[in-house]
Amino acid sequence: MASRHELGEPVVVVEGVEKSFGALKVLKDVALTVRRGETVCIIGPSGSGKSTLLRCINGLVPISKGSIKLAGREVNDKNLDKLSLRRDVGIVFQQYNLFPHKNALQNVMMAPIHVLKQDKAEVEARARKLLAKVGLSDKLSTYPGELSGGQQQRVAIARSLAMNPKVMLFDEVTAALDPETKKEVLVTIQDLAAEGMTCILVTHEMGFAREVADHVYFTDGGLIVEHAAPAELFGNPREERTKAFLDKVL
Ligand SMILES: Nc1ncnc2c1ncn2[C@@H]1O[C@H](COP(=O)(O)OP(=O)(O)OP(=O)(O)O)[C@@H](O)[C@H]1O
Repeated sequence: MASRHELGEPVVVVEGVEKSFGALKVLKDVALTVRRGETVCIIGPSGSGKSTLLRCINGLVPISKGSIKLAGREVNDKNLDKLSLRRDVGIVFQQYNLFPHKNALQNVMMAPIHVLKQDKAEVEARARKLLAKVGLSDKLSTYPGELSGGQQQRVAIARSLAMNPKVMLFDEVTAALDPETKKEVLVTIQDLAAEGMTCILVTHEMGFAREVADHVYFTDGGLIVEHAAPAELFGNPREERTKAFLDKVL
């Protein structure tokens, strides 16, 4: 998929990033660049620091050393307006975290109205379009408890898109889903990627990474062991650690 469309300027630039939780070094000298329109997948064994890296990129977790730039601005700059950072980076987790007492449409409308103070009629029109985009036009008035896991996850994606982010981060968003609903969510993300949304996914879905990603990073023990276009990384990995991991999961 690498030639799907032209890639633009760097949106996310991670350089020399280290992160420790107490004595535990979780990220060690991590570097990664994601350009506008690019889809990047991060794969690797459990505990290798993948989720931590995503949380550092959106400023949820402060880094111990190095630099993370988002659209040219340093994420860990104390003077950076956190609200504008939250706007620029959409993040979707394995747990959907929808508001249980709000229906699908209201869930998507909440942040633009209450955080961004946007006009309600315009927000609603956009929310309807976003729910249509994720295939949920018939579920606007449905509450999370009455939606399947895959449908809830798609509402969560629409809710993130409502903030009009520059990049979308997906943290193992299909890990809790059964194969059929997993597919619906992956197709939604694939459509977004094809439209040119910049996406970074932490995923155990090797088929998806191989088919949809422009670039794949393999992490192990807090290090980026190697990164390459998917055909190369999956077809001809250079490092023993990558080979051993792929032998186990493929
Ligand atoms: N807030 C925290 N406090 C202390 N340790 C943490 C914290 N968050 C993560 N860790 C530790 O950091 C390491 C990396 O965790 P992380 O969730 O980033 O790995 P991962 O590669 O995403 O794993 P998985 O694929 O299992 O989700 C783990 O050893 C984890 O226990």
